[in-house]
Amino acid sequence: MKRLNNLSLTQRLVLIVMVPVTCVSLVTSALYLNYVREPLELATRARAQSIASFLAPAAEFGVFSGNAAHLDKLLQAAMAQDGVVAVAILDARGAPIAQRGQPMLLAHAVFASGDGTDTRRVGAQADRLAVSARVVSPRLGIDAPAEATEPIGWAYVEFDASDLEQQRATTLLQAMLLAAMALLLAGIPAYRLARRVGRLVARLAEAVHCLAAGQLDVKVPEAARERELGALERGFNAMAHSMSSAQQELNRQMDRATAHLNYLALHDPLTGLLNRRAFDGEITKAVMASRRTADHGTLCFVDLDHFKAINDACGHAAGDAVLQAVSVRLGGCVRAEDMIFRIGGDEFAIILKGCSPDDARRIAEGLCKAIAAYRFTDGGRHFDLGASIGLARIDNPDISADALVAAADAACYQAKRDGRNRVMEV
Ligand SMILES: Nc1nc2c(ncn2[C@@H]2O[C@H](COP(=O)(O)OP(=O)(O)OP(=O)(O)O)[C@@H](O)[C@H]2O)c(=O)[nH]1
Repeated sequence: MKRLNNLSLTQRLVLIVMVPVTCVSLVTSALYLNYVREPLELATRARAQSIASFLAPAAEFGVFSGNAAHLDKLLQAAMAQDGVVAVAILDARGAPIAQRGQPMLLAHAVFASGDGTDTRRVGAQADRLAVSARVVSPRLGIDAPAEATEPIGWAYVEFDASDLEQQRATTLLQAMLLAAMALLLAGIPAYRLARRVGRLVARLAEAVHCLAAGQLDVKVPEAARERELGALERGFNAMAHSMSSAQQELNRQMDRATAHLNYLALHDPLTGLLNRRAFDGEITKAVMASRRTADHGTLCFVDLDHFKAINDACGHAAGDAVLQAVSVRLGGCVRAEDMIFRIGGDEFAIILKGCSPDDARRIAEGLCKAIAAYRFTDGGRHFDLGASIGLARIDNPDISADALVAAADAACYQAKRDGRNRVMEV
């Protein structure tokens, strides 16, 4: 049972077909064998019986009188018959009175009286058939029924049955050939179909493993000749393709979502400028770059003057609009390689890369003027804005990013204390 459970799908399918086919072939062969053999045997036995039946009445007188010479003549005549290999006349107990040839079955013969038959088969070896017929007393008359009398002897005939055996062997061979043909006719297509089904299932199982492992571009070859198996292959490929497309779309959406998250993580949603987090990273990079190369620059801190007044007078939304407008103006005053950050409520930072102190000062002055030139109007009220700007050079190899930021902040604070709307440099 355990072995059966270990069989592959192909082996099981072949077994399911071959076991019933083998059984049916064997039964059919046996029936065929019986059907052909029976008449042959009956015909041979009938012939032997006719010789014994002919011999028995002819031997009545010889047995009754004990005339061995007469009996021997009869046996000689019987031996001349085609197929007869041994004959004998026996007394009532089965002891031979006269015999010709070498009877091989005589020792096994049973001679019982009163069985109601004149002749009967008494035994058989591979190539011999033996029959006997009762010899009755001639004094009882011709019309007396043979069954009613006790035999006085037996006419015994052994017949050559090798032809019968030959016929049997031929018939057996034919039956086996028929069975083998049936097995081949059923077995070969069954095996080929089972192998195709087994291979397809194995290919599908392997492909499913690939899918499970995340390899979604897997495909099985569409080679099946059977409609259902072909549909299975096409169906699997369509499913794998759908999964692959869905996965690609999901990846695209994930990439977009990740990019958006990254953007949100590093940008200020109000102005679209880089935020404080981005500033922390970029200022560290700028300090490192200035240490590695001679790419010095300037950190510029911008703090709006009197911004709170707009907020208080016109509301938060108006303050937001001002912050957006200031952001645009800042962008218009710096170079493409410079980076602008909104690092607090009304505080901005600008990293001026690869910039000489003079250029940095000029740019900062430009920023100051641009913001001072901006006038916010709301409901007939006008608000002037300004900016206090602190500058710190990024060229000191020993200074840390935090110290640099503190220096720029201090310069900005100094600009505030000195009257606002001005640029201060550390
Ligand atoms: N509308 C708006 N206001 C903000 C935002 N973030 C901070 N603020 C406000 O900005 C103001 C900043 O305060 P301060 O810098 O002291 O105001 P200020 O009038 O510029 O003061 P000085 O710098 O001393 O001139 C506060 O009133 C904050 O509530 C924002 O996102 N939108």
